[in-house]
Amino acid sequence: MASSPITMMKMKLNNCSPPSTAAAARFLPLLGPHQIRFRSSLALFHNPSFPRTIITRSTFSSSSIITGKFFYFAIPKLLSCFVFRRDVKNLKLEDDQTRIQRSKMGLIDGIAAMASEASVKVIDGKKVAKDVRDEINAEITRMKDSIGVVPGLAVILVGDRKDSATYVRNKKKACEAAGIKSYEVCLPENSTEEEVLKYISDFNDDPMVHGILVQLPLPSHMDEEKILHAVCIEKDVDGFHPLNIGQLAMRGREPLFVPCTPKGCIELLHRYNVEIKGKKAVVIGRSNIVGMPAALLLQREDATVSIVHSRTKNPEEITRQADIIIAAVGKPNMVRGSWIKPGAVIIDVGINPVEDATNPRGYRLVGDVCYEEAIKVASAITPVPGGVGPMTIAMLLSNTLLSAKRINNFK
Ligand SMILES: Nc1nc(=O)c2c([nH]1)NC[C@@H]1CN(c3ccc(C(=O)N[C@@H](CCC(=O)O)C(=O)O)cc3)C=[N+]21
Repeated sequence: MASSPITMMKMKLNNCSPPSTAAAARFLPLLGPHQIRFRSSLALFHNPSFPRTIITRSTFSSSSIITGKFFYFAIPKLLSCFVFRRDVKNLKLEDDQTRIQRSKMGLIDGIAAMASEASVKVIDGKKVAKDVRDEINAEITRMKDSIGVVPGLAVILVGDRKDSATYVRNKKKACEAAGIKSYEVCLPENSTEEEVLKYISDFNDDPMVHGILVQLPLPSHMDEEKILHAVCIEKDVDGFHPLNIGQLAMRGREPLFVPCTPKGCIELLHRYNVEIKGKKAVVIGRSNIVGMPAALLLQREDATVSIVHSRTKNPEEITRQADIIIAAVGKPNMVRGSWIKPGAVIIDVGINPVEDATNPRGYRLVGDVCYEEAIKVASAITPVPGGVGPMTIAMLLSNTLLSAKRINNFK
């Protein structure tokens, strides 16, 4: 399939292309786009399994698909009813085996590549995060007015990683804006585990502090397991304590806190009315902080969940079956358009810096999903930046408020 003209067309020198496809794309001028479209349309007619009731509302002029001696006036009609069923308000996900099969055969790729990008819903994490923060703000005011308690969040940062320093700064700003008091400790890279444990122990005992976050990753000489275990579960607003994760994994149990990033992903799906129950979900990546808890959460929401990881044999094929994809691997643009079932909803957790000389910072951020390909196939997608990232911080504030309420028995 990699050599089909349709695929080559799709891969044409976009930002997601590895250098090898750039070489392949040199042959493209030999095949005009009209011929490519024509071929894919013909393939549709000649495929007996192609149902008549499909597909999207793209608009194509008939002239764009006239090629050679053939004139298929029926084609524009067919294409114009090609529906990915992307009802914006109530994103209904399709569960349609024939579609997957056609997608596998490469037939749908041609159409998907032509589908109008305007019909993809961009999930605005920044906006939703703002809404969530406003709600938290109101609750914090209510609590302060009623019982005089201000929620407090302690953040421990060890070492001088620039990205970590930025996240911590952003968290602090968000706390202040929401009316949460933040307590920050920055320790040098060469601090000892004991020093970190001492701070954790002090915060555990401090009644002003309702949440404790140890910024990850820790320097390599520290035992992450030991340190995360030291945070008392009642203040574990990151939800990384093994007891909280254990409760998350068990049926009929409730964790005190759910990890912020996965919680943010689910919150986005809820707020965009994406049905999860009964859907096929694929989580790409199995980290303790995102992939694994995200899979557990989706399962709690009654999705059927598969986890794709570095040792998965056929990640593309498995991912292509998903109605909902959560990508959390940390590999820029790893998920290509061909991995995505038409109409799928994509939550892209990756935040990867890639070199970009045109950007004043010298880099720009991209997700784990090749955005420009994905928007042609998916029904909804989170952008990077402005997708999951802001939700992570909003959920941290939400967990801190939850903790302060619980500790003070405030309803
Ligand atoms: N104990 C712990 N808890 C964490 O929650 C935690 C952590 N350690 N270590 C690092 C990761 C990463 N993380 C992010 C939070 C917000 C954005 C965020 O807001 N990103 C913006 C872009 C920011 C920019 O432009 O640089 C966005 O996606 O729009 C990103 C990443 C929390 N983490």
